[in-house]
Amino acid sequence: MSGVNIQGLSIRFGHNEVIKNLDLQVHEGEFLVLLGPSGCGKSTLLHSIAGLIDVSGGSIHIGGQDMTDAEPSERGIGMVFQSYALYPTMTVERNMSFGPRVAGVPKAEIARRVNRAAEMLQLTPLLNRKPAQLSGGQRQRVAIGRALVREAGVFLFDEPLSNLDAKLRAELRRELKLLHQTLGNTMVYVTHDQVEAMTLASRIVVMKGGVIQQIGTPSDVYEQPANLFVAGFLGSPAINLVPAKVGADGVSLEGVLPLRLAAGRVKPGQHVVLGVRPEHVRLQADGRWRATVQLVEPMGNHQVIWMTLGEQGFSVLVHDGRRIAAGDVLAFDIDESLLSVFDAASEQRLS
Ligand SMILES: Nc1ncnc2c1ncn2[C@@H]1O[C@H](COP(=O)(O)OP(=O)(O)OP(=O)(O)O)[C@@H](O)[C@H]1O
Repeated sequence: MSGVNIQGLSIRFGHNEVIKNLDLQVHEGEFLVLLGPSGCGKSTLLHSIAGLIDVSGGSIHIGGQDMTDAEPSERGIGMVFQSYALYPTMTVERNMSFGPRVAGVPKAEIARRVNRAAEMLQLTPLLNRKPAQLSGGQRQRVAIGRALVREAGVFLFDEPLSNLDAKLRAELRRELKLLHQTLGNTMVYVTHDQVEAMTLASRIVVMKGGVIQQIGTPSDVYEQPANLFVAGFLGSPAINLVPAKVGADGVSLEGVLPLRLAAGRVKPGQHVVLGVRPEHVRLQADGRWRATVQLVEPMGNHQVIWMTLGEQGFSVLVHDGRRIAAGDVLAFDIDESLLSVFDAASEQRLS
């Protein structure tokens, strides 16, 4: 098994610098998820680890060895792509054993690896089928199996579930997590799906414009977002972002949510943005604020209440079945200790 150490990585396509002086340490055995919006450079970063694109600067070490300029086949990695690209004329067994056969691995060893991977991925009864005789989920399992039989130290996944329907996605997501628990290999996984990131990751790397915004456990990035971008990217419904100004005393806030912060957190006159997660808002009769309900979205086991607070939209997650309707005026309160406070100018979190 091995970790990956990336130092000062830069990748350019023409004049477009897609990865900018990036440092990243993937720990041995962790499930690291690269998360970010379309075009932020996640796949480019993953492909550079795989050796599928040349880097413009910096270094990539895998398992302690400098692999910056090594061929993909020399890097000790297995890769699973979004489109599974199986060989249509080969059986599942032949598809899975293709890589080791080409590499000249002895037959008995190939059989051992294929049977082990098939067992883990519930593919044993399907080994003699052709890809056309499989469902989308089964095909993606074969693609994962094909990577597993390489018995690589590091597995790289590029949005492997995004072609599947929602139910299959959730099912395969759990299988991948179990697989990681069983194998304990280093895994690097690209997605723009925050649910996949939150549920699978040991640590999440949030990226924007080729730059890492934050690295942390799922609860770190959700509860302590480093900046406004990370705060807004994670969470559904999204975090409420409410502007406010710090009063002359340095603790009281002026705006639609007047409240007091712990001393020393902000400066008099500073413009800030408050981040309030919808699940941290409490509806209670003696709440300090009032807002009018605009829309109610029932979600089965909870409801999302959309309110207007001054000019500002504001969402609240309610876990009980109380009846709420558009036009109701609700009183609510917020626990200040659960607030995130950002500087409005730099957009960075204020500790
Ligand atoms: N081979 C290439 N030649 C030129 N530009 C490229 C190439 N590959 C990627 N890019 C550009 O690099 C940027 C990052 O692309 P990348 O595919 O890494 O983003 P991503 O975060 O994985 O997005 P997505 O989720 O849409 O796949 C994009 O602006 C893209 O257009």
